[in-house]
Amino acid sequence: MMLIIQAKKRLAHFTLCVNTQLACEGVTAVLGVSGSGKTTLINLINGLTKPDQGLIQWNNTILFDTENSIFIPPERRHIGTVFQEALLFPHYKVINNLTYGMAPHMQRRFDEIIDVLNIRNLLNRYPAMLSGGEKQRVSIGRALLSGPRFLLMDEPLSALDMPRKKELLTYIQKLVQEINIPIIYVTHNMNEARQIASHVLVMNQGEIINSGPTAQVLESDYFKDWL
Ligand SMILES: Nc1ncnc2c1ncn2[C@@H]1O[C@H](COP(=O)(O)OP(=O)(O)OP(=O)(O)O)[C@@H](O)[C@H]1O
Repeated sequence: MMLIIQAKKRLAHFTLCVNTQLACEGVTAVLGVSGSGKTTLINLINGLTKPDQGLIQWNNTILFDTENSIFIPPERRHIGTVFQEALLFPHYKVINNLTYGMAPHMQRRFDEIIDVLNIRNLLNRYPAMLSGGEKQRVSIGRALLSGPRFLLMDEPLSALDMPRKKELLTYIQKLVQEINIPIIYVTHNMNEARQIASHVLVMNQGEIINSGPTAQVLESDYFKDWL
């Protein structure tokens, strides 16, 4: 599985310029300080932001290509995104939030997914009756049930307290082992990246300044003063 991202995007005083190919096996962490362009990169991949110029391709499927005027809209990219805060429909019970955008072929995996995420006991509750960690687990379930090619997670732990961060990270690790889906995981936390990712891509001022196997990248001089 291969994600090609060649993209330029100018946003007022910030320019993102990346040219990379991600093998997308297991979890790839996108690591960088605040303002380095991580969310901008994620939004170029899922189509919420349109590059000024470039090519975004998943295996043989072209999602964006300026040369051939191709722009597949977000809803047709089949990419699941989990945001910093869970965005659930407040007037729907968990079960209806989960089935709202469910792909027909994912129906048979419903039980497996809710068991991995341990949300079976929440199905009849409304989002207001859930903790932050539970809401994020439901968001992940909803994203998976839409039948995505891969998952983008944009700092999914950031709204949680420390014990819940640890708990959700454990669920995400379980997901990686039990549900075979590539994940691109944005974080500014080295330890999270170390714990969860097999590969890391480092962003700084809108550019990818390093990428490779996690241990190798995190040992580089760039991270010396992050500890
Ligand atoms: N719509 C926009 N218009 C103008 N500038 C923007 C816009 N969106 C983001 N930026 C700027 O682009 C830069 C990168 O933002 P981005 O959100 O991608 O960074 P980030 O690495 O995800 O940061 P954080 O970790 O704080 O979420 C920032 O300087 C931000 O102010």
